[in-house]
Amino acid sequence: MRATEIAQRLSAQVDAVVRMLLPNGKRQGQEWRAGSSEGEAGQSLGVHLTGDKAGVWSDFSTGESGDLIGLWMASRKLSLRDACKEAMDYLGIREDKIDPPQKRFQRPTKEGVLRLHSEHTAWLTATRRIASSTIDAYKLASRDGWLMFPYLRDGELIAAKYRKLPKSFRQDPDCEPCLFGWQAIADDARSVIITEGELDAMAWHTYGFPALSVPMGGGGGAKQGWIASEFDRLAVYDTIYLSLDSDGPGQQAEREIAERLGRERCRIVRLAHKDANDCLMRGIEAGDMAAALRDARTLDPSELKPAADFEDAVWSEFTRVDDGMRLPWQKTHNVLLLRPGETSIWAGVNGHGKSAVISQVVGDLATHDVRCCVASMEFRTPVWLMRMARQIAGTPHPTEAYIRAIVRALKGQLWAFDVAGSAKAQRILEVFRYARRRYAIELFVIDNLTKCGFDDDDYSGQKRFVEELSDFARLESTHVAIVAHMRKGDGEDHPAGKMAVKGSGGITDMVDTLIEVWRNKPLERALERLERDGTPVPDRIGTASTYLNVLKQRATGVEPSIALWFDKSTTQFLAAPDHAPRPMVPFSAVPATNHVSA
Ligand SMILES: Nc1ncnc2c1ncn2[C@@H]1O[C@H](COP(=O)(O)OP(=O)(O)OP(=O)(O)O)[C@@H](O)[C@H]1O
Repeated sequence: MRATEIAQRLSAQVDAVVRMLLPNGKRQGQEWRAGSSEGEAGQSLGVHLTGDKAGVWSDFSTGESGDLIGLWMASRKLSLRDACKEAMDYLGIREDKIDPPQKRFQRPTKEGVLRLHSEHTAWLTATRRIASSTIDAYKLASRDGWLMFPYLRDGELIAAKYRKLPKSFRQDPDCEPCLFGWQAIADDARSVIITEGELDAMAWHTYGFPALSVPMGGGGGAKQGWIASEFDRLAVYDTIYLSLDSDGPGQQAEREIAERLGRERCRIVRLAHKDANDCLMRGIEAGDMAAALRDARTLDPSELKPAADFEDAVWSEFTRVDDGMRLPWQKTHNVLLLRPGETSIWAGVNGHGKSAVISQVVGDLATHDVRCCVASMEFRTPVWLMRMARQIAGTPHPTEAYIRAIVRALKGQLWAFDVAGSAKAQRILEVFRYARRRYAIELFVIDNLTKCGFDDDDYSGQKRFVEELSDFARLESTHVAIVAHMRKGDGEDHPAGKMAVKGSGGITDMVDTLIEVWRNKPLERALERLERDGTPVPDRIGTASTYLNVLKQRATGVEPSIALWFDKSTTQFLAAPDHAPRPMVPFSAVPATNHVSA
């Protein structure tokens, strides 16, 4: 949460806060008076207790002033981040969080790191016009003839990039993607500038405005993977100035960073030249750079766009290839897609395999680099993960080593909303929003709708929730798949159809795709009879054991019935009666001695 928001919340209980922070102060009229931010008795420091200015303070003897978070920092001698943490605990504010996957990163060694070589200093100061004090602040060094940019956080060396003059680059492998320049940012800063390169960050610093740099330049997607690591650290800043290059990749990065860190606090900086170092080398004055910060604007709301911006998009609509996530079975690829921005319902009667089908879909996508997040209130997390791992293994008796390798392979691909039983709908949405922004999740699954804190007959609540999920999918350009129950109607021997989805009819109107999962019970009974009568059961039989009946697909209108064959030993659904289950994660993920045969 931003520091200013926390300060505003504190000001609603300013009396209690000042009594705690400045215990020896005294109320005088509309102010709390103390001797200093240390809290002793006296007169020089005053905090407004009422009105619009409640919480605003100033100390006449030192010239310091600010809001209640500033006072918290000053009186407790804390950094902005730590003061915000303490104040949030005090206010009982809990942030929406899912722990980041515990990836193991390498750290650079410090071996061979030397003071900056004179050749490097000369290049930085004479060619790039970077101030010596800036070079010191960012702690640049030399190593084996390379100029070293240390990525430091709280004094620790997290990563490093190197430049051989004039223009060769390398970096230490497998380090955490993080921002460059924390060493130059003051503990009490309330805003930061983010640039597209280390030298641009240092150019801003030379102008008098300390700045950070992204680690991998412009562009979207994996290039901005640092956001996951730095999300919490950046949460407290009121304003984040984005000073990226004015080219295509720079603007793509701007959009992605602003969307994920919060469009409302990100301001886009436009400079006279391509980037800050370019400005410095071409003699742009500090006053002009300050004006560029002053004039920086938030991105227009995503809803507001000039129609002319759509020129390319309109043409590409004419030639568009339908795009979306594909299901595990090739025969579905041209007829059914899970599209970003859309919502699907997977409905069926109890026990007809809804959870099993969606689990295979997620398992397949997650092992093909699609980031998924599952809220399964049907089972505890280890249980649904175990069921999914069995499908991924595609073998009846996977070894422990193989199952462990599968779960490890899901790192960075699959997240669990870890609540069994019932979860509150609003909490699910909050966590989904967070997960979308932080981890760029592409597929969210809710299994199932009735376990989202509604009474059985609260159809309007369920409808509202589905509407909110559809809005979320559309605005965040992600897909939400919802598992829902169906009424049996007159038995379960026939598919129940669109009208049988439990809840208000509005639910199916709202979603883009509706799929009924129907298990062929009559066939199962026929097979049981054959077995009982001693008649040999044919190995492979032509009638499918499960059908995915697409009852609605808004994007194309195509509504196929997809036949699947359930393999009991692996719980995989197969596309044809003569198909064999197959592993989704290769056995090569496991050391050779642990391989099992399929
Ligand atoms: N065609 C099939 N033939 C035999 N067993 C199946 C078939 N489809 C699913 N199953 C099995 O039936 C059981 C129930 O499946 P699942 O839990 O996925 O159903 P569901 O529709 O989600 O049920 P519920 O509505 O109770 O949550 C599982 O053990 C699953 O492996």
